[in-house]
Amino acid sequence: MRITKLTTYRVPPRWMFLKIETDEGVVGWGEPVIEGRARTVEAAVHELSEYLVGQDPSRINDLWQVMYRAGFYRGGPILMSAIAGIDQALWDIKGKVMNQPVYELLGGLVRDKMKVYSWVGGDRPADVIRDIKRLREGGFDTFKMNGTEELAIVDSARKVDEAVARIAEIREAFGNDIEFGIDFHGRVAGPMAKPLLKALEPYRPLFVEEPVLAEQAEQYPRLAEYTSIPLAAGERMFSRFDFKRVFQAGGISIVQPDLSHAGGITECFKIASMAEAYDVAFAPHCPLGPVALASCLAVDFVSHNAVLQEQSMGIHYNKGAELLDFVTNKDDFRIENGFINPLRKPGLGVEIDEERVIEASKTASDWRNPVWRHADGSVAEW
Ligand SMILES: O=C(O)C(=O)C[C@@H](O)[C@H](O)CO
Ligand SMILES: [Mg+2]
Repeated sequence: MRITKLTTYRVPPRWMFLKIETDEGVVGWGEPVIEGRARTVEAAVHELSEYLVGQDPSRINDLWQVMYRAGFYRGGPILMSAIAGIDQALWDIKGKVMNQPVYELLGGLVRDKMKVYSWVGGDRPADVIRDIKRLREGGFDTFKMNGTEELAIVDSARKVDEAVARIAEIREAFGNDIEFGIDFHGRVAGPMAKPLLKALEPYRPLFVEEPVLAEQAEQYPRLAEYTSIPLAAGERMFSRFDFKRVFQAGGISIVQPDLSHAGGITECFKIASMAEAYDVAFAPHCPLGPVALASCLAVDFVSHNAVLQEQSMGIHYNKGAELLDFVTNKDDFRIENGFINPLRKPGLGVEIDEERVIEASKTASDWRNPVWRHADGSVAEW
């Protein structure tokens, strides 16, 4: 079998689908994207396709190593997202050729169902009580929300109190009947992380995500010594080589690589295994589309330390399309009592509605995250 063509489709809300075709008619789908830089990743995918067309798609490991090493420069969000989507599609092809779901090719199920969580509130955390009440009716009991709005490197006690009051209100309303992660989303700098974490401790969040920016990862061990709240990070780390420093230094209890940013299934399966060796939980980041989610689940279902899976149904970013709009086997993604079952169809288990993808790609706008500014006019972390 040989790869014959790679086609990319940028679609709403901010996703990109990749279709890899072969000379035997087997097709694989991937989801290479960096939110807000879809066209840049698209260019990287098509540069890589110059090598890939004509290659044997079954040699995923060799193709991955060539894509990662043979361009001299390596790593980072753009290249690793391009590799990720191509890798996903290659695993999809392999599963379809062998008539097996990807998790079977990776050694089979370690669990019967996977716990998922849902976002509440929005860019500016608001209405979280209303959202939690609505989602609990749908069986969810685990949630994630942004912890703050804009926050200066050193900010006021009032801003800390506002962030804490929102969390106190949740515990007041729901007690321990629900669990929630708080995403600092890179908005919190080192000087504010400690006061915020200490003030949030009494409410025992499940985790605090990106307590400081990934480029400040050397702070993780110190912050972990300072707080009882489990710290999570990973959406802005892109390979084993980024994660190994975090494992060695310690401090992170939950790693959250994104299957569409961190080299795909081949790489994230290895990251999950490294995490297990360091007694670190695995909870893939996934605010994206169905192929990204299916790729996460393929690794979740074969990783003992997989604990939670993010999924984007109803997320505040999904304007113009929802998680399953481009999928024909929607029932396979059913969430019952906060759990999702393995996707049992061959490959990634996602059946893409290609006509709908092609149609949507004709009018897809270029999503960009907002540029936030502090009161003094300086750029604020979004
Ligand atoms: O889902 C998360 O945990 C996020 O932090 C969302 C963020 O990754 C946006 O997708 C960036 O555009
Ligand atoms: Mg996040």
